[in-house]
Amino acid sequence: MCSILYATFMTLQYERTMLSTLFIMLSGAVLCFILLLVLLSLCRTGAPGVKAWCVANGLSMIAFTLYAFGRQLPPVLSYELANGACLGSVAAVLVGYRHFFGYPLRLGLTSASVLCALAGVTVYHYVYPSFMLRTLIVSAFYATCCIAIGLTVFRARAAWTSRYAYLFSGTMAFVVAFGHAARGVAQAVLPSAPASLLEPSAWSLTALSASTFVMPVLTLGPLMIVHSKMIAKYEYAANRDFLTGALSRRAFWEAAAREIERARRVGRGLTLLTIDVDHFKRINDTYGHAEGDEVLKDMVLAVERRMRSIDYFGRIGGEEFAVLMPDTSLEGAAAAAERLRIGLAEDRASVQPQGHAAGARDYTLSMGVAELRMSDSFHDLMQRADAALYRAKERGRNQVVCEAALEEALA
Ligand SMILES: Nc1nc2c(ncn2[C@@H]2O[C@H](COP(=O)(O)OP(=O)(O)OP(=O)(O)O)[C@@H](O)[C@H]2O)c(=O)[nH]1
Repeated sequence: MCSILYATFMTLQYERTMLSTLFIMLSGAVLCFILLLVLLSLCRTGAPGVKAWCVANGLSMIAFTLYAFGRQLPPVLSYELANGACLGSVAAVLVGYRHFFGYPLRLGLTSASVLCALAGVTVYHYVYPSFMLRTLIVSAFYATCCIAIGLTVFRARAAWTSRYAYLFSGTMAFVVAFGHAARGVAQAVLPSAPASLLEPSAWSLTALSASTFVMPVLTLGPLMIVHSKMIAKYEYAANRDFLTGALSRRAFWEAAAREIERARRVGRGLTLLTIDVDHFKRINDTYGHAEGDEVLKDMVLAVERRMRSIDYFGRIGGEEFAVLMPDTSLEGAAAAAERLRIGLAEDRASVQPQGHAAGARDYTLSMGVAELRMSDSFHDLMQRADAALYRAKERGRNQVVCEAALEEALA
C-alpha cells in the first residue's frame, strides 16, 4: 500500500515538474519571440548587428520550443537541434556586437566553434552518454561567448555614447558568463547535481528558470545601446550644422538664452563675436562651391582649435559664424578674436596647400565684437556685433572691430 502511494506521489511530482518545465520553457520561447519583434522594429535604423541579434532570438526561441516538447519529439530534434540552436544563439549575439562595433566578424571561426561544441554534445549523448559532460560543454561555450561579448563591449569604450547602456551590456554578459561557469563547475563537482534537467528538483527548476532570462538579458543591452546611439545621432543632427559640425542656429540660440540668464544671475561678462569669411562669393565663383565648403570646414577647425571649452561656436547662416564667450570682457574677446585672425594667417604661412584650389585657402576673416548690456536681448547683442562686423568689412576686411570702437567712431 505504502509503495503504491509512494509511486503515485512520485508520478504526480514528476508530472508537476514536467508541467513546470514546459511552462518555463514556453515562457522563455515567448520572451524571445517578443524581443525578436522589438528587434525587428530596429532593422529599419540600419544599425549594424541588429540582424544578428534577431537571429539570436529566433534561434533561442526555437531551442526553448524544442526543449519544451522534448519528450514528444525524436532525440535528434530535442537534443542536437535544440542544443545547436542554443549554442548558435549566443554566438549570434557575439557576432552582432562585433558587427555593431565594426570589428572583424570571424564567421568561419564562430560557426566552426558552434559545430565543434555541438559535436561534443552529440558524442556525449550517443557514444559516451554523460549529462555532466554535455552540461560542461554547453556551459563552457556560453561562458566563453559571454566573456567575449563583455570584452568586446569594454574594448569599444571610445565609441560609448551612453555609459549606462554599455556598462549594463558588458556587466550582464559577465554575469551570464559567471552563472554558466558556476553551473558547469557545480555540475562537475557536486554529488547532488542532477542527472537530467527534467529531474524533479529545485536545482533543475532554478537552472531552467535562470536560462529563460539569459537571452532577454543579453538582448536588452543591444536594445539600449542602439537606442542611445540613435538618440545621440538625432541630437547631433538637430544641434549641429551638417556641413561644418559647428552648432546649428537653433542650438546656438538656446545656448545664448541660457548663458544670458546665467550672466545676469552671477553678474559676469558675456561677449559675442561674429565672424564672416571675406569675399566668400569670389572663392565660390573662382574655385567652385565644393571648394567653398572646404574653406568653411577649414575655418571652423581653425576657430575650434583656438576656442576655450566653455565657448559656444555656431553657424548663424551662410558664411557667417559666431562665438559666444561666457565670463569674458569686451577687451578679452577682442584680444581672442585678434589672436584668431593672426593665427589663421600663421596657419596659411606654415601649410602650403597644393592643387588648383590652393588660393582658395588664402582666405581672411572679418570679425565684430559686442558685450551684453543689462537691458539686452540676444537679438540686441547680435545686432551690435553684426554692426561691428559690417564696420570691419567697410574698413577693408581682415580685421576685428569692437562695438566700443564703433561707438567712438560714431560719436
Ligand atoms: N560653398 C558655400 N557657399 C555658401 C554657403 N552658404 C552661403 N554660401 C555663399 O556665400 C556667399 C556669400 O556672399 P556675400 O554675402 O556676397 O559675401 P562675400 O562674398 O563673402 O563678401 P563679403 O562678406 O562682403 O566679404 C554667397 O555666394 C552664398 O551662396 C555654403 O554652405 N557653402
